[in-house]
Amino acid sequence: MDGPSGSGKSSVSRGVARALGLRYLDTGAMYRAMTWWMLRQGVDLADPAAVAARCGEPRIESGTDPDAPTIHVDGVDVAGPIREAAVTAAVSAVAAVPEVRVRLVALQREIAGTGDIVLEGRDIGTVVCPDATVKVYLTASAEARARRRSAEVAGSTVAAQQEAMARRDALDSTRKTDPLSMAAGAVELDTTALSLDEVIAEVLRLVAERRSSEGESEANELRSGRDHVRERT
Ligand SMILES: Nc1ncnc2c1ncn2[C@@H]1O[C@H](COP(=O)(O)OP(=O)(O)O)[C@@H](O)[C@H]1O
Ligand SMILES: Nc1ccn([C@H]2C[C@H](O)[C@@H](COP(=O)(O)OP(=O)(O)O)O2)c(=O)n1
Repeated sequence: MDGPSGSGKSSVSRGVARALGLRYLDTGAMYRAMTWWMLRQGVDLADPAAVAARCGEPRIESGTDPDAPTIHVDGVDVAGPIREAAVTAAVSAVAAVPEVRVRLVALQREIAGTGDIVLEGRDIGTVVCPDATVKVYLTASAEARARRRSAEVAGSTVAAQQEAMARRDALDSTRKTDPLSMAAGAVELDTTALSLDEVIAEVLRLVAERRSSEGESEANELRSGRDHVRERT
């Protein structure tokens, strides 16, 4: 599940994972955890070489229960601190450092293993899991995304949120491999006019459709395998 901030990735991914009995991984939380650690260490985030030199140090652990996802850095629960404004303002710079991405993508692939999981982020369909069974790219109008985010943050206005999100989207999409680009084979879902439940239902429908077409092609392969055996005997 990929898409920009406020498109609904976390809520939709958790809902889908819950409905299908799958695990869930918020990869954005891992970039935020790395950023939290860098800030705490006093690393100069304007210096990519300094970030690259230290990014192998923190131990980042993600719990993948969709009902209670967790995130720890060196054993410290950072679920609250990684949502603070200082981390949000700095995360794009940290996420732009190639060495950070290499390390976190490797961790994400390790957690994803052979499947049974919903991953959400910016580069899941393009980089982390290009062979995913279902790839969804969520979008929503800038206004709807800002409205959703400002409803979560006490004292914030829709206009201020919209401006902050536009700034982060721009920073997140100016890299060599644009993490906001859509993966080949991804289905784009505009959630502007849909409720959360409607979006989850639509993704579940896509999963069912993909699974049944995979089942059919496996059955065809089995049939052709049997045909092949018959031909040879
Ligand atoms: N389709 C939707 N309609 C209304 N609100 C939504 C919808 N999808 C998500 N939300 C709400 O918008 C906020 C941001 O969603 P979230 O899942 O955190 O987005 P993202 O992970 O893409 O940043 C949450 O409060 C969520 O409940
Ligand atoms: N797979 C990912 C996930 C997140 N990022 C970056 C881009 C985002 O600005 C930050 C934080 O991601 P997060 O999903 O927590 O952000 P929002 O929920 O959209 O506010 O990390 C990334 O580069 N690649």
